[in-house]
Amino acid sequence: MSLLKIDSLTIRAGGQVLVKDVSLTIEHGARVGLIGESGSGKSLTAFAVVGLLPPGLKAKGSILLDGVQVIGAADQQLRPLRGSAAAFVFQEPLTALDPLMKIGRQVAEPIARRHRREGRSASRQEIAAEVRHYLERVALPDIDRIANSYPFQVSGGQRQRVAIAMALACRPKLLIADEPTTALDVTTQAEILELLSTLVREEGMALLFISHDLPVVAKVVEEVTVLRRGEIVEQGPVRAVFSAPQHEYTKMLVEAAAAFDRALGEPVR
Ligand SMILES: Nc1ncnc2c1ncn2[C@@H]1O[C@H](COP(=O)(O)OP(=O)(O)OP(=O)(O)O)[C@@H](O)[C@H]1O
Repeated sequence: MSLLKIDSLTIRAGGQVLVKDVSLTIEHGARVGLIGESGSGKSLTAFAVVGLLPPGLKAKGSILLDGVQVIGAADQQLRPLRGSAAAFVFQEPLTALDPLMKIGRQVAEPIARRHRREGRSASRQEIAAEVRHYLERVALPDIDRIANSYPFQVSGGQRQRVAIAMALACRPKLLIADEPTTALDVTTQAEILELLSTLVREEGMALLFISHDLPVVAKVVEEVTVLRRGEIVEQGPVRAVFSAPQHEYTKMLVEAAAAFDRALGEPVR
């Protein structure tokens, strides 16, 4: 059984259709990209996967996440899926982090939640050891200082590493990364991409990587779905889509990325 199977997902706000007839499958351990310009419906599709659409929006179709039908399910039924079946990393790490809580305590929360979910009670020491493990896993330096810091006391790249550590601590089967590098400078962006790519492979998680940035997506995924104005315009293996785009919109994205690469290769005037 696929880890995630979205069939004919349509999302409406009143009479307005925001996402139309989207179908997408993610197998266990697969890395899939969802790309498209701003407002194309990427984030709404991702939120629908865990039943967290903003109030007033209605989803139709079918979303099977780890064998559970998400559409129409009660929140109570979906809560156990959040974190264990799918966990999120967002563009702006401060979204995930509480500004008033030290980082160590924040990472401890999903760990303690997971233990409760699994019906085990973990001691403080066990949890503290796990906090260290996950902070090490995301290659943070000086773990004691970072665990004892508030989010504003560490860099943007380090905050994103903390947010990734919190997602990992849930041990999700699917990691949904929504523009995880967009808010970062280019060097940090490359480091976070490398980290995500390594972690997903090593932990055996599946990845849904959302971005408007084609070259970024190409670095981390195997399959890609291209959305435009809420509809799929192209879908397939990342190499095939990028080397021979079929749809005008995808051709334009590929050409824009190629032009950017060429510009980078030219001397700065
Ligand atoms: N709560 C809401 N009510 C009405 N319309 C909404 C709501 N949330 C999002 N939309 C609209 O739905 C469309 C898709 O939004 P979505 O956030 O999924 O786009 P996106 O592709 O993720 O864009 P971005 O890259 O800018 O995050 C947009 O036109 C957006 O304005």
